[in-house]
Formats: sequence, structure tokens, C-alpha cells
Amino acid sequence: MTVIEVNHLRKLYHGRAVVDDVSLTVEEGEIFGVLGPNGAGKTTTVECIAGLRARDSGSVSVLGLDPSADRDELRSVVGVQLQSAVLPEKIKVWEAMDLYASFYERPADWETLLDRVGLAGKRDERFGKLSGGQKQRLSIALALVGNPRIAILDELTTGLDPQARRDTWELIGRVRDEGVTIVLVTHFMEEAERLCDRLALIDSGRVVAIDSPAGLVARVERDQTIRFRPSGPLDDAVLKALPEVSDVTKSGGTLLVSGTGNLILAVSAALAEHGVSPLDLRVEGATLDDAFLALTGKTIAP
Ligand SMILES: Nc1ncnc2c1ncn2[C@@H]1O[C@H](COP(=O)(O)OP(=O)(O)OP(=O)(O)O)[C@@H](O)[C@H]1O
Repeated sequence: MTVIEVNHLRKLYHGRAVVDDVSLTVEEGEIFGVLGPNGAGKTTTVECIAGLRARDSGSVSVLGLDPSADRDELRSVVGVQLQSAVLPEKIKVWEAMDLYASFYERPADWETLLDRVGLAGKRDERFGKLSGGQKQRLSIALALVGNPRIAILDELTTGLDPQARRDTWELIGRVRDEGVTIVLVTHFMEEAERLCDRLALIDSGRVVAIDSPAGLVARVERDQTIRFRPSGPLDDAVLKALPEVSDVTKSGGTLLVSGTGNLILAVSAALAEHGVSPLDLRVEGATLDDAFLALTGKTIAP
């Protein structure tokens, strides 16, 4: 079931279109990513979906509601976590949860929610004393306190260390498993690749492609590269003779073999035939950034 439908969305600031032509649909129960470089119009797009900004043209439907006309109804079904935390430093964790819960007719039990985001032990801590990861998890709990069917999360893990980032991804996966549809704005390729079922790549206010992460990467015709240390002597000619292999280079004791098709299978079989094992084997393929580059001529990474 489609829960969000955006058609030809356009938003101007001072006469400049920052969202120029965005069309997308989000299906119930998926994690839908909005990925693109800084300033691409991602936040503005989701703010129009959440009813926080008025669009200039185009249509937006969220669970059958129009965000610009049905704001109150929308608020009870859509939870939003925005980029910057707006809580006062001195507010305690439980006070923030209690306050946000009071905005809703049928709020979630916030004690259970705090437990789910791993903050039960911090209920009496002041917001200003929380670590970056804890603040982020609190903002996720606040976005979920109204029992939303859709959660919109903007730059979820910016500023977090790698462990806190992975913990947050795991949390979001669990929230989705409980039935909440998630729209995730990000400029982290790894986050998009690991977490999202489908992604809209956005550049300069326009959607350049929508697909699964694997589907986007598969659009890039790029050689794969395999790196390994051969366990014994091996004549390069053995590998070069394989139709899948386009190039073989040596760097110290490491071989770099590039090619297309089922390269790994072909190389492994040839090595096995010659009694050689590939040590420290690594496979490098195309990434989402390669896909973005192929589609726009630009890279997402700053
Ligand atoms: N209220 C505003 N008034 C004027 N310009 C704005 C306003 N909000 C955003 N912009 C501009 O609109 C463009 C798109 O901003 P937006 O925040 O939607 O991009 P983004 O893709 O989310 O990027 P980021 O990841 O940097 O937030 C940017 O050039 C930004 O400076």
C-alpha cells in the first residue's frame, strides 16, 4: 500500500527553486531513503511532506491527507525528527517525553519507549548532559511518542561515532519491524546502503533515480576489482587468459585483478586448478557514490 505520494513537488525560496521537480512514492513498512549532497533539497522535500513547509506547486498525499490542508490530522500519524535538537539544555529526559506525549490523544507509553531506545537509565538526566548518541536516540523516541504510522528522520546519525551510528541503525531497523514506515534523509552512502529498502537520489531539487541500493549500484557499469595475496607462485597469464579478466596488476605481494561478469568465481576456479589459495581476499565493486556520479557527473561525498 502506498502511504506517501508526491507529484511534481516544487518549492521556491526567494524566487529560486530549491525543490524543482520531485515525484516519489513510499510504500507501507519500508525504509525509504532520500539521498543527495548538501543543499540538494532533501530537507525541504521532507518538510513539505510533513506539513512543516508550504509547497509552491505539485501535490503531496500522506495516508490520503494533504499536509498543507490537514496539518492536525497529519500530526497524529506522522512523527518527525528534525536535524537540530530544539530542546532546552535543562529539561530532563522524562520531562521531554511527558511533554511531547501530552501533545497526542493516544500517545505511546513513553517509559517503554525510553527503554526501547536504551535510555531508561537516563530518565532523570538533563538534555544538556546527554552524549550526541543519547540526544539522537531521545529525538527518535520523541518522534515516536505519538505512535505514528510514518516516521520522518532527518540526518539521523550526523555527528555520531561509528558505534553509536550502528546502534542507531539497529534501532531504526527494529522500529520498522514493528510496522512503522520510515523516511530517512541522509547524505551517508553507507547508511543508505545498509538501511534503506529503496532510495531516491536527489540532486539540485530533482529526483535523478529511485531504486533499491543494489538496483542503483547495478546501473553502474564499472569493473570489479579483486585483491589477494597468492599463497604460492602464479603466472599472471593464467588469470589474463580468463574471459572475465580485463587487467592484472601487482603491488608488492598483492595481485589486483579487475574484470566483469562472474569474476570471483572464474578467478577462484583458476586458482584452485593451480593449487593456489587467495589470502586476504577483498572484493571491491561499484558503490552508491559511483551510481550518483554516473547519473549526475557529481559525487555525493563532500
Ligand atoms: N528557509 C530558507 N530560506 C531560504 N533558503 C533556504 C531555506 N531553507 C533552505 N534553504 C536553501 O535551500 C537549499 C536546499 O536546502 P535543504 O536543506 O532542503 O537541502 P538538503 O539537501 O537537506 O541539504 P542539507 O543536507 O545541507 O540540509 C539550500 O541551498 C538552502 O540554503
